[in-house]
Amino acid sequence: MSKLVGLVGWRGMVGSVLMDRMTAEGDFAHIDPVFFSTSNAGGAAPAQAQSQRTLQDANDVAALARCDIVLTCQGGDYTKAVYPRLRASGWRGHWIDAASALRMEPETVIVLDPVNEGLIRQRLAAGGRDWIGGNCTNSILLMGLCGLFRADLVEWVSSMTYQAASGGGANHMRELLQGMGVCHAAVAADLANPASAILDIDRKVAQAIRDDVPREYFGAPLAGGLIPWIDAQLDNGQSKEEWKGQAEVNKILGTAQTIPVDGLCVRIGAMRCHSLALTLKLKQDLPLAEIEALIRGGNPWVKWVPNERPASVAELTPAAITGGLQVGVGRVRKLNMGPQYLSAFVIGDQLLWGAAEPLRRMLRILLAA
Ligand SMILES: NC(=O)C1=CN([C@@H]2O[C@H](COP(=O)(O)OP(=O)(O)OC[C@H]3O[C@@H](n4cnc5c(N)ncnc54)[C@H](OP(=O)(O)O)[C@@H]3O)[C@@H](O)[C@H]2O)C=CC1
Ligand SMILES: N[C@@H](CC(=O)OP(=O)(O)O)C(=O)O
Repeated sequence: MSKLVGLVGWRGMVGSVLMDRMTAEGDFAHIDPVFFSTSNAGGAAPAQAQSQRTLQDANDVAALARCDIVLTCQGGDYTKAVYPRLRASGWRGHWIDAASALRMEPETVIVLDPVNEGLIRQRLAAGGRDWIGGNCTNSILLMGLCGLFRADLVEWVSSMTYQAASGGGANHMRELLQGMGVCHAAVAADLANPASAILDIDRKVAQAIRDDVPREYFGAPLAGGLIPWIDAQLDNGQSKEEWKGQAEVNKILGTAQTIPVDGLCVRIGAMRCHSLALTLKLKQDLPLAEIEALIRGGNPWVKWVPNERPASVAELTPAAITGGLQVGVGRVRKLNMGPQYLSAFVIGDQLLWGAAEPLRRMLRILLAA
């Protein structure tokens, strides 16, 4: 008999990407899904429903407890409100979660199976029941460069990020596009006239960015600019997003000795691709050909891009990467700082490997166990 899998948050942005991937990979043939809602219990479940065709109440612990597995993309507030009550009720099923709320709890694994399948299986054999998706930036970093980490070559990483609007959510993506429209509208007539002065155009756009570009969700104008802070401020001067780098990368890898990971996280006007410009200090001076072979061999989703201008501008961009599972890795070269210092640029779709895909794959691991 198919396992009952409770799906919470399935119609949100991350949840919709998950549903698409589950449909594409035929996952629904292996489960009996139970669809939950925080807003429409009793309503009609989506077409993938099988034995249970109405939406269940996502806050009803007894209904959740009937599931063998609960997979949630509903967010951290939901997790904090429901998970403790569900476990307190005696439920011993598997909990798979996109939210950060439980990531650093000692009994949870941050799941990214192409990178840490060994750790996942070890925990599973030991009775582990909590499987949490990683922060998008960290999952993309590790998907791109796990070959170097696996070879124990990385002494430290400095990570400067370029993070897409989707990391904030659907409303943030809308706000970015509205802002782009405001910038264009401010100078549409001037742009139509080839004789108009570019500095006049620039002045009008700068004023539109300062005064008219919406900032309700981002708190600052993003269209035509960037925002050099993501998430909450910590006492040590890091942003919470920056703090997650070292904490999560080391937990995902299960390192015995912490690999320092730090840098600045910046929001830019891309839609759903996160990029990272990395400086790595390697433990050894290896030839570039060996480094390339290790990176390429990291996992089947690495898209190696040679450090050449035409390939980099064509293939290492959000336009080339968005909507797909490949993680681009390029701009790899030795830096002036010394032969052990390496640059790399990594780019991935933050709703796929950054959010939905590791959860979907964890579900398949549990179904096969
Ligand atoms: N955004 C990201 O990049 C990442 C997000 N995450 C995690 O995933 C969680 C969910 O994120 P995200 O998918 O962006 O959140 P969304 O805001 O898109 O969806 C969350 C929930 O909001 C409810 N909702 C209310 N109005 C709507 C609407 N018009 N359309 C769709 N859903 C609606 C739905 O619940 P209901 O059906 O019950 O009403 C839905 O499940 C985050 O809180 C975070 O913890 C993790 C990694 C990356
Ligand atoms: N904070 C990330 C998105 C996200 O949801 O991260 P987390 O899953 O760690 O809360 C971003 O803004 O790009």
